[in-house]
Amino acid sequence: MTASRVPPATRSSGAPSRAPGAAGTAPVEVVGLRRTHPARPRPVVAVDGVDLRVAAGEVVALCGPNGAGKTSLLDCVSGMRRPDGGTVRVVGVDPYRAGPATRARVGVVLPDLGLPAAAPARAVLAHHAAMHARPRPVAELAERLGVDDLGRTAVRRLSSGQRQRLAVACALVGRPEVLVMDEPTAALDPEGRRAVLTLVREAAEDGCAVLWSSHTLLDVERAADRVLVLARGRVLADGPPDRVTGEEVVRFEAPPGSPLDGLRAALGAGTDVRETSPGSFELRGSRGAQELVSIASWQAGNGARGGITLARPSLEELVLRLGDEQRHAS
Ligand SMILES: Nc1ncnc2c1ncn2[C@@H]1O[C@H](COP(=O)(O)OP(=O)(O)OP(=O)(O)O)[C@@H](O)[C@H]1O
Repeated sequence: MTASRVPPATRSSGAPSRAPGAAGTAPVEVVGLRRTHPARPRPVVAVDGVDLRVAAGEVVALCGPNGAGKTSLLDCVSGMRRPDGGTVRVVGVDPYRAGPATRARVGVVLPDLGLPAAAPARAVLAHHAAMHARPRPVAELAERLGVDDLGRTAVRRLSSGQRQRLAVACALVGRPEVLVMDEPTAALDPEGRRAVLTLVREAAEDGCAVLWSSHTLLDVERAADRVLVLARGRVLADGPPDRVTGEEVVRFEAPPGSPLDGLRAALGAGTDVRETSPGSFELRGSRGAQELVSIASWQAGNGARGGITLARPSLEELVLRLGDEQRHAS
């Protein structure tokens, strides 16, 4: 994966440093979380036993196909919904029962954004700032998110991307210890996405624990320290963006239908080699030089001239595959 990361973070002025990954209880601790929607004809298990921990200073992205359970999970972590099972602790407190003092320590961006439609944008941001003891300078944040010249415009007159920028500004203005965001960049142009991701990385540098969902996998590869891939309410993969997709794949060409017995014998028992489409072959798992030589001589023996490529599946390929499996399982 070659995506470049967003620029290195700069520490916000005046904020006390919270050491990334400090030992002890993490700002976000989720154990065995279960959330069922009482839908008809039968209830839907949207989150099915998820364990999750986000350390101070860590940016964790949630990915997965539509209906995987990301929003249901984030609703529980943000305190909007009560889980049916398991425990959620955010800054050590059950977020569903948290009082205003705890809620002020958590920045939240949810899909409906919850912004007052008639209020001017600047007033909304100033109101959020006034709820915090040590807010970030409103003008600087508004300028960085490109909402500074929209100050007198009512929220309902903002475009969806402008509203999303404003919602992110409101979530960040109180220097949160935890940031929970459901698809915060979905409506943003490339400049807006970059601004949000840079601010998110800065917040993490300052010790904020970030949990965020996205379908924009390029953003995830750029900004996340860790990715959780969900499907059917379960975590199916968890790791750094460039490792989470699992094993390396060797792809090579040969005439369609070339017999694989000889190659399987050369590669050893249990080797997962197959023809994925006519003339295209795939071998899963990390390979040593000797195995690549075996493939090359098998190709030569079958009159093939194509090369051999080594690749790790992309995050996009993984999410596509899981979406496919999720549809077939339902
Ligand atoms: N209010 C609800 N009532 C009934 N079922 C629901 C409700 N909300 C979500 N679900 C179901 O729960 C499952 C998980 O939905 P959820 O919105 O959490 O997924 P998601 O990963 O956020 O999807 P998307 O990527 O489309 O936003 C889906 O099967 C969905 O149909």
